[in-house]
Amino acid sequence: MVKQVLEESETVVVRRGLVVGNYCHDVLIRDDRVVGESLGGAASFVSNVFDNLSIPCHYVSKVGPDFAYSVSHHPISCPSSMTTLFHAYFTSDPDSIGNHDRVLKRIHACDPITPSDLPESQFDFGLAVGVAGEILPETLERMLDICRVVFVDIQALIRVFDPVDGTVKLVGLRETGFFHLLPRIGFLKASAEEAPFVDVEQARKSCCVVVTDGKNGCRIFREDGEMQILPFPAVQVDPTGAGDSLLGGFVAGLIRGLAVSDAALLGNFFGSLTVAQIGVPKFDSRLLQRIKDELDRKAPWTDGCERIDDGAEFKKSAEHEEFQAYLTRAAKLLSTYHAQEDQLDP
Ligand SMILES: Nc1ncnc2c1ncn2[C@@H]1O[C@H](COP(=O)(O)OP(=O)(O)O)[C@@H](O)[C@H]1O
Ligand SMILES: O=P([O-])([O-])O[C@@H]1[C@@H](O)[C@H](O)[C@@H](O)[C@H](O)[C@@H]1O
Repeated sequence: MVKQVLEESETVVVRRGLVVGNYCHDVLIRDDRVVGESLGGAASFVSNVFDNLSIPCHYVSKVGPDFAYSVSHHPISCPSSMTTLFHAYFTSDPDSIGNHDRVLKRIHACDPITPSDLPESQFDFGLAVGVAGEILPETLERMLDICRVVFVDIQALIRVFDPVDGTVKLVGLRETGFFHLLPRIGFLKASAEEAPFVDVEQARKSCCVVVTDGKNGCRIFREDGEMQILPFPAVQVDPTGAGDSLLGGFVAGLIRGLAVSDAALLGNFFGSLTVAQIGVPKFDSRLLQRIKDELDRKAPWTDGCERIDDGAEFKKSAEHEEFQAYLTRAAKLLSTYHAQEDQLDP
């Protein structure tokens, strides 16, 4: 952990994190028409939330020489590999793709991230957020060795890719080379579609499991209980990255000392902001300031992160409803700002 001395009497404890996962390029295709192209990869959505909330992290991500984005955390450039590329297929008729949100195809995969790509330091927390199979079992093992607590997006562990057209399929965690590491994982995030591949009942015995469920919010499972965390309303334009932003908001909340239930609300909040835009979302600065002010009020930095793995009773915090109302008001204010801007500039 880094201690930043501000004044003699005031020391701010800044927790240091490690985020591991490749950036990628996403092409969104609706009804056979390209409707958007953007920077993607869970690491880019997570860094967007972390940077906006001033959560300092070291990022390990690989791209090829074709990588065309300017990002705040420079990736490792691999001269002989293409940047990971996904085609995401959406349809106006969800039944035609078996009721899935989308069908993902991995068109190119950049080099995997190996243990030797990780820094030789210790971290307060780590996020394993691969998208295209780039995190190897030995890489996750190394993360578990050097990070005090590790958050894992299950998509990093259970995705397999059709050898012909790259279609993403899922396999049971038990069938992967990661299963033996489950008892060492602190937090596991899965979407409702991925959850059946995890065996949540087994996983919750050793870690905290967050199952996201689109417009219904998310549910948190621990050995000592479970709870539903309500969503925030959103007009969905593109669901890409909602789960990643949720994870970013959730981890940021925990790092800032929020209870698990309140951190999950913050996660839902960033998930809802993400579906309203194509690609990595741009957050309104006034909205961010309100969030930061509230975080400072609820949990000053000096308390940061103590709740990540403590043995506190698993229930909604006493301030949960108040925090939910605060975030709801902040979201409404954002709509008001937008309506006013539309009036000024129709
Ligand atoms: N239509 C929506 N309206 C409001 N919030 C949403 C919506 N879709 C997603 N979210 C938020 O984003 C989170 C992650 O979305 P989800 O679709 O479950 O994950 P993924 O992007 O991994 O498939 C949800 O738990 C919820 O908090
Ligand atoms: O939508 P989501 O599941 O949160 O996360 C997405 C990944 O599943 C996808 O592989 C990647 O291309 C997107 O950029 C995004 O990271």
